Amino acid sequence: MYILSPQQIAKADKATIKTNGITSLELMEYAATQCFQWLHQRLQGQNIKIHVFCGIGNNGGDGLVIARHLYQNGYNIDCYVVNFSDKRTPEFLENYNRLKELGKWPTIINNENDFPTVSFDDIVIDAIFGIGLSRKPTGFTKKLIKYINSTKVFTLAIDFPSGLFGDKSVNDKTSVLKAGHILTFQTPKLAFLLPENKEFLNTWEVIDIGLDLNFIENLKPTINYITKEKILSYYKPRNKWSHKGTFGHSLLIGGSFGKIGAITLASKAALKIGSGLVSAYIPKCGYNILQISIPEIMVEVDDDNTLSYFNIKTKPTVIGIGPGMGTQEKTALGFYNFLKENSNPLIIDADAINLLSLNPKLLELLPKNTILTPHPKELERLIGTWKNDYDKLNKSIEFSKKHTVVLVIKGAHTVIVNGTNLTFNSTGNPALSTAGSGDVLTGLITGLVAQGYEPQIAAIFGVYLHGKTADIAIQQTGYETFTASTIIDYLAEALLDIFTNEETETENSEPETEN
Ligand SMILES: NC(=O)C1=CN([C@@H]2O[C@H](COP(=O)(O)OP(=O)(O)OC[C@H]3O[C@@H](n4cnc5c(N)ncnc54)[C@H](O)[C@@H]3O)[C@@H](O)[C@H]2O)[C@@H](O)CC1
Ligand SMILES: [K+]
Repeated sequence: MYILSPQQIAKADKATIKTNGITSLELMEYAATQCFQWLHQRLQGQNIKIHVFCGIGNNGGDGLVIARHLYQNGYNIDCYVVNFSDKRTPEFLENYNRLKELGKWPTIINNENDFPTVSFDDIVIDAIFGIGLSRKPTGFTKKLIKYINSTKVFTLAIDFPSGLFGDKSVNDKTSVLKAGHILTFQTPKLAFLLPENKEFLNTWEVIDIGLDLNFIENLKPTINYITKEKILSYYKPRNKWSHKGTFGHSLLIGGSFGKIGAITLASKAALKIGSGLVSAYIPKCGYNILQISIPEIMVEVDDDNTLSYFNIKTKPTVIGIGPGMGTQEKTALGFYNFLKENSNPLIIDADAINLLSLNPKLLELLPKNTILTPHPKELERLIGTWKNDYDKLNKSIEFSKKHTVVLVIKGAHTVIVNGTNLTFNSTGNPALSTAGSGDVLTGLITGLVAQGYEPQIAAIFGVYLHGKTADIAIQQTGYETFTASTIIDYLAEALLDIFTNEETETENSEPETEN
């Protein structure tokens, strides 16, 4: 599913109106009526006080439509126009008149004295600003937002939380209305996926308002939100005549004394996701541990108890390197020599990323489309600090383009950066914030590349499955008892889930923490 910018949405909006021969008023009516129905289905006519706060643009227009339907269905509503400007849009004005004609006059809020009393157990519909916000709310509008936030009332934001920007960071955090739930039109919004906005959002879902999909496709959007449908389209079915050689040979390199677990988890994940053969190259001290823990894999050892020589005999299809490897000087030197000799596709994680950050010249030795899987701290060491999440994405895009690498930036809504192409993950939850979770991800992506998935696809597929295991498992495990080994235990269910055809998830109900 594409993630569109406010400008792209405005274009798609115009195109849809033209192609479908409808008016913008009709489009607004359709979109806002779905929001009303969403609420109506849940409230079933209950007598709860509903405050509908409308701006003077088209987000306000949506609010007026919702207010009209609520009123006509007997709900206990009060509708307000937050009168911050006299530049009312035609759609706003038309819906203002329609509500008035029904005898329900909106209250005009011109200053603080006009604020209504909002109680904790009321409902607020936030239709003050949508994606048209161009500068931060000020004056009494900002005070109103602060007042609503202070009541801790449940707020249903229409399209976008008021005060949040569609394409830039918020500097004044007190000017954003905190949304309990967001009904957003047509596509998820980039702002919902950025950690810096986490305090303004709780849950959100996409309402399909029927914008012209062909037109959207032709815009060639570069930002995606992973859906199950898309993952299914990536899946490579297995051929009856295939044999283990068809599914590649993954080599996992890493481990150190006390950290053999990291490379064990990565190797097991590569095996379990279907790599035909899996080998591990580890320091001598890990030999027995690995052989006993995973009988299916082959083990080669370095002559030292710390990875130093990288005298690898295995001829793999792909190499995943870094988990538990350490950054000692002899490992750094061995890693440098390894990179000079290597011609296999690479997945680089953990300490291997740190070694690249310590000596950025090594980046020149990476094969094209190498995948790097940094968590935020490792990313910072790699690309430097960032001012905000937009800056972080831009710097990551520059880095990916400059070095022709795929970045998998781990965290809530892990994002896969391939040049200007960004893909945000839709699965996962805080259960994944557990030791070894990243090692398993490295193994999964390595095992997928071994089976012939293109690097970017393997990264997207691996990240999706990784998150999905946690989404399925927590019903049984809860967050706390879920460990990195649980990811591997639930891999089968996550994989099989791709083939079930329940509705594609466009709902994000579980804020994550970094893994
Ligand atoms: N694009 C679409 O597909 C559809 C959009 N609709 C609604 O239209 C919204 C966008 O509407 P608009 O573009 O009219 O904009 P908004 O209603 O989001 O913004 C309000 C208006 O206030 C002005 N403004 C911006 N920042 C301000 C500030 N700090 N202080 C005072 N005035 C400020 C802007 O110029 C804008 O016209 C969407 O969020 C959505 O709710 C829906 O009606 C359905 C269809
Ligand atoms: K809003």
